[in-house]
Amino acid sequence: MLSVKEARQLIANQVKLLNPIKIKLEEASGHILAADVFAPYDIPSFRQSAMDGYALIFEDQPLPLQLVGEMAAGTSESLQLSLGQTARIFTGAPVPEGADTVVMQEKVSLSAGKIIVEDIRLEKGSNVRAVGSEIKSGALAMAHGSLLSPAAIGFLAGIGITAVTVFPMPKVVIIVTGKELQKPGSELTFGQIYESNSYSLSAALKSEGITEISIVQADDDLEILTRILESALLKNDVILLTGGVSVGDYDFVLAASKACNIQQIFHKVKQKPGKPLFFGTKGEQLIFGLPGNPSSVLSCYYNYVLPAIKKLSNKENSVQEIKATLTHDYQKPAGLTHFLKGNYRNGKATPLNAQESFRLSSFAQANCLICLDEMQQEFKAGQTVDILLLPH
Ligand SMILES: Nc1nc2c(c(=O)[nH]1)N[C@H]1C(S)=C(S)[C@@H](COP(=O)(O)OP(=O)(O)OC[C@H]3O[C@@H](n4cnc5c(N)ncnc54)[C@H](O)[C@@H]3O)O[C@H]1N2
Ligand code: MOO
Repeated sequence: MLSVKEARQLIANQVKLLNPIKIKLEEASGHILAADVFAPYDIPSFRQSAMDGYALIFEDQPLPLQLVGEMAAGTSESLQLSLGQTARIFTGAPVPEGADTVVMQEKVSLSAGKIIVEDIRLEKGSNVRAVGSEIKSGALAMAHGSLLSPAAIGFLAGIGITAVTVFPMPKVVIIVTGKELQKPGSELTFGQIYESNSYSLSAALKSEGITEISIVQADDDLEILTRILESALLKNDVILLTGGVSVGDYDFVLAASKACNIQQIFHKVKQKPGKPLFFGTKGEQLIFGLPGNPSSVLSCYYNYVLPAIKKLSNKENSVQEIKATLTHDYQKPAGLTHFLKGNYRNGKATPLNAQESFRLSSFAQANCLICLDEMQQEFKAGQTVDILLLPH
């Protein structure tokens, strides 16, 4: 059976970047640029006032200056100042021809249509934004590989960009298997449980900015599952199956994968929860068979699925692996890496109660997974361990 490290590596080896696409800027938040963006214009494209005040010719003052006009933001009119003249001006407005400086209105005295400047710190060029002072036409605005954060989207909009070439987010399908699954909202009959895996997985995917998510429920039937899987493979980059990967008579994920010509990369990892994890590929498509217990699903998602999904879109893994000090003793048998739902604070990690993989109550409170080494059995309070910090 594979170690956690080996399984992670085998997955990483299979993940190729998705082909770049051009999308509207307003849909690009959270994506990584796949091509450089160059400024199409000088920005600002005209000399702009940075303050509400008066535009003037610096050499002119401290003489009283004659008020000859007004420039408001958005005006399309131009104005020419001559020596001895000033114009009322507002933030963002074009600076009149001839003027080279703007004085804040708080720093002047005004009487009988004339102003006297009372700003000892005023310099030539004060409060005037030069043409191209944000960026010059043709200059590199953002390089490929940059993350399109909200600020980046605003910056690009501000320089007149409307579309960008990015690495797309993957299209993901979640196939939940199990005859016992009932949608929350309907009454449970004997033997049924509420289906929760599609809820936790799609919430996790949505928080990564993935929007193309579909959910399908499959009965424990090889023919039905094969048909669903075949159709999912026609239109998705990532296929997440939950349940049906163990050794029971109704576990059909492996057989359906085989019937769909999915190449098995591995089945089973030395870990708890999530030991029966399946991973396969078809061309560049990634197929994860996540062990059905809700806590195993999420533990495998953060350990294996999320890093792969990030890599498809050329993004950095958002699950950080750091060191922490255990607050309590813990014991486990040797042989499997254990991922404990934990709480991390100020360098210390506390295992939570309710670690069983059918339960999610502790996962719902957890902000980390505490990784306990495969071979080690005894863990002491104060000992340093690895933890995975879960993204918010
Ligand atoms: N004889 C053995 N039995 C089991 C082994 C084993 O090694 N030998 N491994 C156990 C482990 S570990 C796990 S994990 C599970 C994984 O089994 P499956 O992936 O086949 O999952 P299922 O049997 O279909 O379901 C497991 C459990 O989770 C519930 N479930 C399934 N889907 C959902 C869903 N969408 N929402 C909420 N809950 C779900 C399901 O009802 C079961 O209780 O196998 C062990 N058995
Ligand atoms: O390893 Mo299973 O994932 O115990 O529930």
